[in-house]
Amino acid sequence: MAKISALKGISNSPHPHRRHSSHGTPHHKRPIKRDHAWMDGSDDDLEVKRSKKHTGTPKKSGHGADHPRKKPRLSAPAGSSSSSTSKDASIQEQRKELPIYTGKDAIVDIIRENDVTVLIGETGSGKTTQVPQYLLESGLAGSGMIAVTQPRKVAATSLAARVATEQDTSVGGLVGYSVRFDEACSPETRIKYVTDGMLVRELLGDPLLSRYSVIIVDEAHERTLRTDLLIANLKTIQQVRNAPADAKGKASAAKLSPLKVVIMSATLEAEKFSKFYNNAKIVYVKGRQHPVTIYHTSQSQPDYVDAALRTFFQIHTDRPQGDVLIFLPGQEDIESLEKSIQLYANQLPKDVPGVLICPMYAALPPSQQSKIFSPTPSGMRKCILATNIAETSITIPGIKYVIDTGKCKEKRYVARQAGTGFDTLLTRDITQSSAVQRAGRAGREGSGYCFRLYTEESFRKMPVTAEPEIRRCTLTSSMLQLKCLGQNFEELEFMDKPDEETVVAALKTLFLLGALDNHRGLTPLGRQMAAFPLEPPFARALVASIELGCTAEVLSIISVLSASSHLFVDTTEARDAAADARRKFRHLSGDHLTVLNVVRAYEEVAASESKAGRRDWCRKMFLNERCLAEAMNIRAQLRDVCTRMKIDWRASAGDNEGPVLKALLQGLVLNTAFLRPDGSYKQVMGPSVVKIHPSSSLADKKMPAIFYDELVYTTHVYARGVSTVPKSFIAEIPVFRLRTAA
Ligand SMILES: Nc1ncnc2c1ncn2[C@@H]1O[C@H](COP(=O)(O)OP(=O)(O)OP(=O)(O)O)[C@@H](O)[C@H]1O
Repeated sequence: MAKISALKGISNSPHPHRRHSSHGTPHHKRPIKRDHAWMDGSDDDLEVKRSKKHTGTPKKSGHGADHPRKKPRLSAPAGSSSSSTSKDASIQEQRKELPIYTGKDAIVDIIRENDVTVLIGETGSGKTTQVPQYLLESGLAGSGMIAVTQPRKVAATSLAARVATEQDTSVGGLVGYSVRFDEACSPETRIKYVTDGMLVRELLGDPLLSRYSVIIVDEAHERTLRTDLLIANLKTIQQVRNAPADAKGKASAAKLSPLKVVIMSATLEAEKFSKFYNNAKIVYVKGRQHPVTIYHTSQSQPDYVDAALRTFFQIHTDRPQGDVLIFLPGQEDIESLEKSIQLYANQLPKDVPGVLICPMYAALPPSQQSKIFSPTPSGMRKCILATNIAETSITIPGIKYVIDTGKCKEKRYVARQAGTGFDTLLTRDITQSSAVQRAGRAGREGSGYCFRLYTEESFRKMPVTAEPEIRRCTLTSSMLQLKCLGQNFEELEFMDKPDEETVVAALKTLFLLGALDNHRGLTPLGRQMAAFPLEPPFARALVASIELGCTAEVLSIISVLSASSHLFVDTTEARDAAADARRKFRHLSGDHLTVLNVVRAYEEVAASESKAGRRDWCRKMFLNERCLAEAMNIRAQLRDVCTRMKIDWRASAGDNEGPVLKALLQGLVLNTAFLRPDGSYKQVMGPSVVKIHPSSSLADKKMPAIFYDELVYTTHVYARGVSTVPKSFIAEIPVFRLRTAA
């Protein structure tokens, strides 16, 4: 049993203001004891137990355990082009050292002989980067493209950068990527890393995916909703494209080549996938390149943020060079830990290396996310604080140590009543698959270590894989996409069937938004909505804005609402100052037009100020610049879609707020509530009694009618992002008239 030595000065007591899982409660910062004394921490040890070597046979390739880092840092940030030195034979040598290399010919042969292949290989064996290149180099893809799907954007972009380097080309040439709101592809592109959602979207324009000869579904164990949609569709596409010549019909007329499908993962229920694809061939790739030693704590660590803090400094003070990757459930914990680490790092003695902290979560703009890939300055140790977006597929150069809190956030559908349920993010324990993937991030360039902040017994008790998203999330958006493909959710063959209740809820929502008629058929409005990469309510609002002549305003508002973090910074330390700043933007009608005021002010500042000036302004105004930057990016993409659809995105209602509120209301019609005599609000389309969230500018107001962006579920059901409208606006909406008539 190994025991990590005491970490001086870091208390073992739970964080003074430990945050509880909040599902959207206002951000709560943890005050840091600034006068915290350095003291002997011998009683504060986090004892970790060396449990087992990671499975697999470490290859004695000279990159083993205690060798100093030998390899050059290779990965280029997403979107950058490879350098000419990449022709460097060392990269080709590294490719040959990967465990998968010895099986190269056999893998190509198996894929050639089978329509569907399920390929299982340990993390780091080389599946994601090598298999597409083998297929391309062998000529198996013919003149078609090879798509490799990823559940997350950052994996798709960074893999494209790596494989482009290996192919000695620029990203967007032979090797490209396509993710929501960003693409680097050209007519030369033959290998395309793509998020599963983008490939589902491609189905809308090309239902047989005719440009592709191979589709590789990577990290299939995650069972995202999009991956499941794809898996179901690939089966039907193969029935057309791979049918015998005389039965091919339409596809044969178009002379489409057969489609090869490869399902890949390190941790997959291989038999289940194989069975779904009529007993598809399963191939196992043995071995990993570098060993990862895994430790578990001897006791559970309820305060996982504090445990992560202590473990990090134990590594930092006691262990040799190598960067650290810490997995946390969400942005809130990341920001809290970032502050704590910074505080203690500032107090380190001079002879201890400095700490460079890099946060990594979905809401960060891509430019900030790609910072994790840049080389660590000499004399420093990089500490990456990440959510599970860094869990699969990516290689972060320099990472030798992983700290796994064992927690993640999971989207889950909270069913209240058909048509009024909503997805909420809950913090929960991870699965064994996730734990294996997280540990795998440590053994990419050399041997590594993974410190699990949970016991070995907890690991054994974890479910092997997560419940598929199709069984736990809202289906509205996917159902709309399927309708555009002429498919019915209810009739499609899925690996796991969705709950009937969730299907009914999605049908009802789409009907109330006007996307479906009362025979469940797609309406022209529904088709128009599906063209926008937006949640259906926001797509509906955007379509409404075209008629109401306020597309410019609605685009600005929904771009902020589609960003992955909140616009306003909540701070307990300077609550009054934050409230004062917010008051400057306040619009009487509530939060939506307040958001618009912020965007307009930000645009003015952006036009005259430098990047630093902009940041400064955001800080003074207690605004989240990351949210605004992401929103501007989203808005630019949406404007492009409008231009392609010949929609005038400049159309503005000027100072007339009525049309803007009416357009938003069309999209958020299910999210409306009327004031009751007792001061509470009752949903118009559902049974819930809701309160206005304290973060809203209408929090202390009593308005006859409101609409809101979402419900959050804490001690009460809170409506967040609230505006008030005259009751007559609601009564004017056709679906509401229909309902009252009924
Ligand atoms: N961006 C990169 N920079 C440096 N090395 C890389 C990069 N991407 C991949 N590699 C090297 O290639 C190896 C194989 O990576 P690859 O993603 O193909 O493995 P994998 O089997 O798909 O693993 P996983 O299941 O974790 O995605 C890594 O372990 C690493 O050594």
